[in-house]
Amino acid sequence: MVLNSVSLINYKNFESQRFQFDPKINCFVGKNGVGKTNVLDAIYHLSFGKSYFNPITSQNIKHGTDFFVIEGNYEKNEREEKILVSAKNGQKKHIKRNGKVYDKFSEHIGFLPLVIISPADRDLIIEGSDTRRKFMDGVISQGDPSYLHTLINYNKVLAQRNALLKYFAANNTFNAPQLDVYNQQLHKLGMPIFEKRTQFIEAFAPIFLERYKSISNGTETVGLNYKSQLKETPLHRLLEENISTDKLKQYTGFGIHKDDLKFHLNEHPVKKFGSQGQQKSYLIALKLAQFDFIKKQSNVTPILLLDDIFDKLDEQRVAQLITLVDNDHFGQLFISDTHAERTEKIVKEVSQTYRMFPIG
Ligand SMILES: Nc1ncnc2c1ncn2[C@@H]1O[C@H](COP(=O)(O)OP(=O)(O)OP(=O)(O)O)[C@@H](O)[C@H]1O
Repeated sequence: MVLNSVSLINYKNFESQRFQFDPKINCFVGKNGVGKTNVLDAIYHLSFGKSYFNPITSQNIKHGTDFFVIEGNYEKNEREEKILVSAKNGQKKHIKRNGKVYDKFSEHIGFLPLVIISPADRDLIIEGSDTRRKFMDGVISQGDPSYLHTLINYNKVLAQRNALLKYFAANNTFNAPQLDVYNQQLHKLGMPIFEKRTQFIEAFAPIFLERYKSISNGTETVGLNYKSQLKETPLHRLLEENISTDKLKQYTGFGIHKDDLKFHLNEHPVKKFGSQGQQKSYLIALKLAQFDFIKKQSNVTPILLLDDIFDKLDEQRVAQLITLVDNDHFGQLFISDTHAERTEKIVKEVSQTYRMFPIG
């Protein structure tokens, strides 16, 4: 799969801009704040229908205007694919593939596989479990559309159950059979998600460990575990057994929405005991493993975005990473960096074509 060109209208700081890409390596270079990451984010938008950095659509529209359009022209399986993402203040965002609007965004997810490595990834280590669940869900759903569908339905039922608990509390009433309808539905939707997450981690963890070993040069052992309340007890039982706590908290305290991933380094949490360097290596290994996993699942080589690449790695490590793209395993690469010379020096070493895009 190759992204041949992107056109932006009123996207973040770009009024009107067109980029014609190299099929292999593309580097956006320029001073801080000129919009290098915004170009990568536009490419992200074309795959996921949303920004990686700012989920509020209206804030992705250029200040002082009231709409944006991102157009991407791809070649996939020897076919041209035109993807258009557009948003207007006060209206629903649209994604079109070859002129046809998708009914649901979820139908587009996985069509243009993509992995981004960015300084913002550190949220995976420092933020709450929600970020890690999203990561896991993002990897699984790029190769399994039914997973995303089940997850969306689970979240709808969960919201309904929580609303019912609030209604009971507000009206000082309780109706067990009514709640049980939701318990059964959550069980039916939640158990397959739990099973898919379990299978995912079994397949993903060894790939991750391999990647960590190859980039860290370290002797530490790393671990990645899936934590779920459902490991011990099926969901319907958890829901029944904890009705009184749920009633009190007016919130569903058990289910796959409480799952987490545990990141370890020498059997201690990476967040507390990993050095800056080890944390960065951990994150890069996670993302490269994501790349490997999606490629294997979907049979399509994902696009790889490396945002502010020197944030995570020193020059030697970056060179090592870029040589990976020399390998046929990798496809098209988009890099952003503040120093044109150091980036060009590194990509020149690789026997692949490249294009530099000075921004600003
Ligand atoms: N909705 C918007 N309208 C206009 N400008 C915006 C909007 N959203 C973001 N920007 C501008 O985009 C710029 C940031 O762009 P970006 O993050 O891509 O910079 P960068 O070149 O990657 O910088 P750095 O090297 O610091 O990471 C800022 O100047 C910001 O004001």
